[in-house]
Amino acid sequence: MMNNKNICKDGETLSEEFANFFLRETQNKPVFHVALSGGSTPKILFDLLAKEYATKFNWQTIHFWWGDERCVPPTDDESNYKMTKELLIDKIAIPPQNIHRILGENAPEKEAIRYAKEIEGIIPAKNGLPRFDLMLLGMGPDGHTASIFPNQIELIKAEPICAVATHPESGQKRVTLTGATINNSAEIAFLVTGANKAEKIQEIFNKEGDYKKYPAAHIKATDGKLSWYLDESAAGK
Ligand SMILES: O=C1O[C@H](COP(=O)(O)O)[C@@H](O)[C@H](O)[C@H]1O
Repeated sequence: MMNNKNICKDGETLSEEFANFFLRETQNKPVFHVALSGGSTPKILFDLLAKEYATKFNWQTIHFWWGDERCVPPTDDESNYKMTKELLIDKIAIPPQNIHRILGENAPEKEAIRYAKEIEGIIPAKNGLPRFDLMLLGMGPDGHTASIFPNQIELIKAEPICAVATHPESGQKRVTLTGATINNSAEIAFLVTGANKAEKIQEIFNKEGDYKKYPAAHIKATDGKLSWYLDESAAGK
């Protein structure tokens, strides 16, 4: 299916470009399910959405989900939900029932099952799997995406909707959507910034080196559209 590459000057212009795309996608849709990413990259985007797009979106129709979460309470600084709440959720008129967070405080295995049931109960399926309207992804300097790390590449092909992953260095448990679920989305958008991602980006785009070991290289919209938003530093090689 279609792949798009957008190279933007910096994180600010990249966020603006993506925000406009996100706005267009949500317009005239009675319900829109978006899975958000965590980490550092979406912070500029969330801040921008809260400050300049708060009244442009019809938040009543938008449901926030997460592609992955660290297994920590929602008050922990490591929590992807906490970051989103502080930068975005608390500043826009989105109904509380539209927020579907991964309960990082729960036992990881049980939470992976519970979250999968919540997704299945609400998001319409296609190809036997839930189909998110939009899947927002980041990529770590090691080529991981969501919480699918190079040492657990099998989670790309795993069939259950959610899985438990372990951070390769810290040993922190994570709950993540699997590659099968991510790839079934109608739209997938990678937001990648920073020179420390440039080497992996170059290998993935040119299909060179160890690219097959990087989970991000295995994200392909099976029946939808994949877009990459890169800043000039990430695209530098
Ligand atoms: O751990 C995570 O990392 C990835 C990439 O994060 P970034 O800080 O390099 O932007 C992120 O997409 C994921 O949601 C997060 O939990």
